[in-house]
Amino acid sequence: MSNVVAVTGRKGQPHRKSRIELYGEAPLPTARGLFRTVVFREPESGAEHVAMVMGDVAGDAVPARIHSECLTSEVLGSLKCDCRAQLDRALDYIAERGRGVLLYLRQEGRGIGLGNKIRAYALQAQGHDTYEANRLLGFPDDLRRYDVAADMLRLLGVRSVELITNNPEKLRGLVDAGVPVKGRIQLPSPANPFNVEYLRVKRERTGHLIELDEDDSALAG
Ligand SMILES: Nc1nc2c(ncn2[C@@H]2O[C@H](COP(=O)(O)OP(=O)(O)OP(=O)(O)O)[C@@H](O)[C@H]2O)c(=O)[nH]1
Ligand SMILES: [Zn+2]
Repeated sequence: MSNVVAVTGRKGQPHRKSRIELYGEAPLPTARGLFRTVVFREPESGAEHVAMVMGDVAGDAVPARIHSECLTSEVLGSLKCDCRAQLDRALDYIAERGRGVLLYLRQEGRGIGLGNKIRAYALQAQGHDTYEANRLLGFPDDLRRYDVAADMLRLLGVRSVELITNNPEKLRGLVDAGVPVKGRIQLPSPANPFNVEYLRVKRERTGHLIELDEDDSALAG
């Protein structure tokens, strides 16, 4: 099966032709119920992104999570961030309602890749915060793009979303890429002693709408 669309880049940026291909899909039974998993491929780079779909998402105000890969927390159990908890809670939210889509984008480390994220962690261990560490490595704060996510949503028939996020920049990025956002669904970000600084910096430096319960930082794991 193949379904290819051509799109233009984000508003305000030079015209950029990109292509994303719906490459394969299958039912996927999970602990939360039956999802449809859909794999998209960027033909030029070979990057593969995944959609987890539940119910009928061809329509408006679809609960949607655009999630960026974080191997360290999601697979290896790292406590340095809140990604795993957000992934779990977004899937819970969709499963409880029986309708929604989670896009799992392979934009590890806010787009700098796994090896560079680990180099950034080494700098953080010397006292730099998450954004300073990126800059010391020669990267901007955040390299993620949302045009691919917008293509994936369009190919799934999603016309508008209720976006599950705390990141206002992600919301703007999606709107710029042409997807109407009807509302925002807040995600709790459970704090622990290893991620509380990371959460505080996200809130203070990039305006993430995180309700940080300072008492949580006393809780290990
Ligand atoms: N470069 C870098 N990336 C990180 C770091 N910690 C987590 N990440 C990556 O950050 C991405 C998640 O982004 P966040 O800024 O935590 O959250 P968000 O997705 O923008 O916002 P939400 O939608 O509210 O979850 C994942 O790809 C993680 O791998 C870090 O210290 N440095
Ligand atoms: Zn993470």
